[in-house]
Amino acid sequence: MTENNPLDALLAACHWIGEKGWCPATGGNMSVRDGDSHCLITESGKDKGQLTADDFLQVEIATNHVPSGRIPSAETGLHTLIYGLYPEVGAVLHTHSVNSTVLSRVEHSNGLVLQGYEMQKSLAGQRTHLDEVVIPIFDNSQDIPALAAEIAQWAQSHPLHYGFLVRGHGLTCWGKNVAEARRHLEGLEFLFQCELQLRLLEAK
Ligand SMILES: CSC[C@@H](O)[C@@H](O)C(=O)COP(=O)(O)O
Ligand SMILES: [Zn+2]
Repeated sequence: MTENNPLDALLAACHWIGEKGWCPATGGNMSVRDGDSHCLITESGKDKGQLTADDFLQVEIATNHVPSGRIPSAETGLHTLIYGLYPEVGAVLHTHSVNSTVLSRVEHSNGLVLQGYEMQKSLAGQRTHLDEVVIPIFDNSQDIPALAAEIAQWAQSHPLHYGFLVRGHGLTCWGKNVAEARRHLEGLEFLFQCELQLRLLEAK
């Protein structure tokens, strides 16, 4: 599906994310593809619930070059990684919800397994609650080029779907357009909340 104005759709998504409380205190960053070789990404340090079109900067996907010279998101390299790996991706959303932050620390392995939830079907291609959806977890790093290289290496043998977690940091998710990225974000956040509550109730 083509969105008439992807940036307008992304702005609406950012305001919705702000209302949800998933990007507190300027956390998070969002982007939309801008043709084959560029994306538009949030300027660093902005309140992601209060963005306007002027807060998005064009970045070259292959080089992370910013023609305007302004400072893009500190995590630009994770967005351009996803656009570079998957040409079908149209939008990337990175959020800092409490549930994604906590769950990525409680789960000590390198993957969060979601299984048994009807809402797994909010994720593109998922047809049954019986399948396992594995959301990879990468350890946090302040070195984004190194983290992007680690994720790229992982993706060579484990193609990424929907999103990944960075431990103690948050979720990065995506879709073929803003609407799908938004559905994946909402679906994953619902699943994270269920999983966290389940673990709390089942803990001895
Ligand atoms: C509020 S600190 C969070 C940042 O360190 C970072 O993780 C983040 O998501 C926002 O950085 P930004 O450079 O504004 O895109
Ligand atoms: Zn972040």
